[in-house]
Order: sequence, then C-alpha cells, then structure tokens
Amino acid sequence: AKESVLNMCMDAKHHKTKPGPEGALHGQCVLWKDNACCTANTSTEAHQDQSYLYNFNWNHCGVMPEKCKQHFIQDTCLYECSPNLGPWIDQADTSWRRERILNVPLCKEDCELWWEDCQDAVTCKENWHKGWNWTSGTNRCPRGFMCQPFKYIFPRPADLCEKIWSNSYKYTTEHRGGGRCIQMWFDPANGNPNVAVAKYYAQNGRDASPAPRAVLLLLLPALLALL
Ligand SMILES: Nc1nc(=O)c2nc(CNc3ccc(C(=O)N[C@@H](CCC(=O)O)C(=O)O)cc3)cnc2[nH]1
Repeated sequence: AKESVLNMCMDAKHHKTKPGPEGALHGQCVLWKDNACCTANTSTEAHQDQSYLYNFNWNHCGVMPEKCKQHFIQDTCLYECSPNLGPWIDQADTSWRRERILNVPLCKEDCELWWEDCQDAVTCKENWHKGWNWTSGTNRCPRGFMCQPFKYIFPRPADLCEKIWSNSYKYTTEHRGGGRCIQMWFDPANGNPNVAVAKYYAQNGRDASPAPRAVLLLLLPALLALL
C-alpha cells in the first residue's frame, strides 16, 4: 500500500521511515513531538554548532549571530522532523540522500524574518549544498570564495530562502495562518498548521497558486457560453 503523501517522511539521510510521536524532541524541534520524521537524537543534533548530521559548520566565516542561528536551527527542525512535506518530495541524485524537497512554499514572514535576522551574518557561498572544501572534515570556504555579509550574497529574502538549499523552498507572498504556505515556526498549542497546507496542495497540485484558479473559475461560465 502506498503511504499517503499527507503523512510521510522523505527517504533521506536521517529521516525515520514513517512519522510517529516522539516524546522527547529537543528545543526548537519540540513543535513536531506529536508526529515527527526525526528521532530525539536528530533533534538534539539540530541544535549543535558542529553536528554529526552533515558535519556542517554554520561558523565558516566567523561566529554566526545567535538570532540568525535560531532560523537555521528551525530550518533543520522543519527539514528533519516535518511529516507534511510529502507534496514536495522529489528524487535527489546525490550520494547522501535518495529524496529531497523541492519548491516548498514558505510563508513570506518566515522567509523575511530569517533574512532580516541574518543581516549581520557572513558567508562565502550562495548554495550551501555543494562545492565546499571538506579536506578538514567540515565545510570550509573554497579558494576564491570571499566571506561577505549575507546581504551581498543574498540581496533579497527570496535569494536566501530559495538558493541556500538548492530550491528546497519557494518564496511566496502567502501569509502565515492563511493555509497556503508552510511555516517554519508555529504555536503548537493550536496544532500544526502545515497539515492543512499539505492537504491543500495535494488536492490542487503542488504548483497551485490560488489566483489563476480563481480566474479560471470566474471565466468558466463565459467559456461555456462560447461553446
Ligand atoms: N530546508 C532544507 N533543505 C535541505 O535540503 C537541507 N539540507 C541540509 C543538508 N546539508 C548539506 C550540506 C552539504 C552537504 C555536502 O556534503 N556537500 C558536498 C557535496 C555532496 C554531494 O552532493 O554529493 C559539497 O560539495 O560541499 C550535505 C548536506 C540541511 N538543511 C536543509 N534544509
């Protein structure tokens, strides 16, 4: 039986095979404790500067400011723990994962706050998935890649959210709470808002944008009259 796209884990490096409750998720990943694709161990590692998850170092151009790091931790929690990314799971042709996420519609506020809080952070690369110097065991800036403030590497919020993880996210103008975009942050007291978002895109297609659909529906009587 094919697992439902509405409640599944991607086939990647650290994901569980099926989502389920996790009593002891750590820190910022606790939002997913009722139903998660990550183990407690993975959630703890998501908070380490130099975690065993990918041996990835946030501080490759000096120490990343704390307020910026919180967004990267939250991104890691969503990526590793969310069971609601099924509509955007795609094949990945890399050594370290069979599947990836592609064009997850991220809420405008989540992307913009991430960008604003990282204004003072520094990096040398636009795409953090590829092209690092790994000879030391962790990622270091390759030759010719200068450390620069985020705003030079990522001039607009969309550049950060879309380019940093090879289009895992798509920047949207959809707002938090509207049921049309995925939230990295949410208040678990009101349940997980991404459940309804996955349902919406599973029904309407992962590229569904509400406006053209509404236009089509409005024009439908006119089109039928022409026939
Ligand atoms: N939202 C989101 N989407 C993601 O896809 C994602 N991926 C990671 C994983 N990050 C990384 C970063 C670098 C390498 C790495 O080993 N890069 C090598 C190339 C490896 C290959 O492609 O075979 C390199 O050249 O630097 C692996 C995983 C973390 N957070 C994410 N967050």
